[in-house]
Amino acid sequence: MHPRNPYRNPPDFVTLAISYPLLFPYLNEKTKTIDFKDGSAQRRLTEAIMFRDFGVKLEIPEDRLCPPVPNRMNYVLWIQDIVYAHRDVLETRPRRIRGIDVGTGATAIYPILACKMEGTWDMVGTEIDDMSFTYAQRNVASNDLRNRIDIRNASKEGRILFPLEKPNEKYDFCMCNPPFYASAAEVEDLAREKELPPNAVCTGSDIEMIYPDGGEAGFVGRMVEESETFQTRCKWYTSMFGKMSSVTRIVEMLRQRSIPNYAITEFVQGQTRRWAVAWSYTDAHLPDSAARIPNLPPNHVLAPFMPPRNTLSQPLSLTKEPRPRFERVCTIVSEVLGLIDGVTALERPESEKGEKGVFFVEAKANKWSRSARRKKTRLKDVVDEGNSTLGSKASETSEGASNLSSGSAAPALTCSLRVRPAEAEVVEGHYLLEFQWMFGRDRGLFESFASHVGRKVGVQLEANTRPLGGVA
Ligand SMILES: C[S@@+](CC[C@H](N)C(=O)[O-])C[C@H]1O[C@@H](n2cnc3c(N)ncnc32)[C@H](O)[C@@H]1O
Repeated sequence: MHPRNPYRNPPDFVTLAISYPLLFPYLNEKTKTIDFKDGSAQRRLTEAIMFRDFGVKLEIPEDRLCPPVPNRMNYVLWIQDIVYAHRDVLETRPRRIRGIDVGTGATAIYPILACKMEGTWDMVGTEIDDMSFTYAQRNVASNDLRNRIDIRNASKEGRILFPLEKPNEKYDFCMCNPPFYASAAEVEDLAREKELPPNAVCTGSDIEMIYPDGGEAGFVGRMVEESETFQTRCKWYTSMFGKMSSVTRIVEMLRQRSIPNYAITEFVQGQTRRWAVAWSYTDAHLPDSAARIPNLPPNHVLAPFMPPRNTLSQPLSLTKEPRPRFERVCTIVSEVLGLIDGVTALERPESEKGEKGVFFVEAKANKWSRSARRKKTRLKDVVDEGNSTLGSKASETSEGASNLSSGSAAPALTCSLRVRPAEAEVVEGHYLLEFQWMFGRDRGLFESFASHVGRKVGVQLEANTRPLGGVA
């Protein structure tokens, strides 16, 4: 489950039923839980959670999918991670975020959750099934969300991503819980393969569950094709998957089409596992915490499909005593950054998250390679002169990190650099420099910058530290 998911632990059904009494008749007297194989009990549970936690009154038809809130919440939280990955650098003031939910279903669960969780988000929900479309519109209207959620009718002949056809409509993300199966036979085969009956009944109708042109991989494959036309009109295209094999097929498709900027995540809830893939035509890169499944064993089926790392850690393995204090490391980092030609660095004000030692860095071009460096005065000489370039640069751009670029040309590289005390069991040495690639086309540039800064900071720290047991 997502670490911010408030439903990590099962709810107390009795307390929930007190807030939403229609749930009471479905509580088992002994266990005080509901029977998840009972469709009506499931519907009351979803209604109860949405009512108690979001003040939303949902109308859920009997013969359409009943969305489990904890599972849907996982996906919205991941979308939050994606949308806010670059907020610290880009946003000088809050702006409205726009998203599309493809196949929103009768409850319009994703748009309603997203808009209730985020006051500055607006959503378009698309739906092809007339009955779900009518219910979705009703659920949006009865919760007074018509000015923020627009439910649009999709057609079989039209594009899945048709809201992007309007050139003046730009979106931050699209999300999708696609029809999973390719045929009714596949639904039956999979149920038989599982041997045991599913622990929760599925109330989905054929139109919700089946996409005859290849199931979920076919559906999202079409989204990938269409996204090639729309490119950056939507910043992040995403979809959820019920089968791991679909994830690998979509990643193969992205690679074949030279779309290198993508992310994979996994949602685990009890015995249910789901995956999601995001891809983008922008040069914005996500932190590994959002772009890669953590702690994946190397022999895992998905391991070869993971995107390359956007978060690089450089350990500072300091051999001399005394170990430098955290503030000293931050000073050296700021001095090293300030001395690289064409690099602008700004230390984030400590107050923001109570965190020190976080720098936002922009580089116009590679000025740190060996040949470029040969032209420069030696670092040590300049540091000895007490030059602290970063300080003066920071004061020039004190309005915020989004003003990092002073020139007109777009930077070739934007990244953050975080000084972190290293945990002894993770790495020998006391500090880590954690580089987070945020913007840029050239991955090599980012990697060489991280290794250059890591090396320089290490050398400077050793040079400024008294040798073990020796004279200062
Ligand atoms: C698995 S259901 C997901 C419903 C809802 N989003 C949820 O998570 O509970 C898939 C939905 O996609 C809809 N759908 C299928 N093809 C579509 C298309 N081309 N455009 C829009 N919606 C579509 C189905 O009618 C169904 O409501």
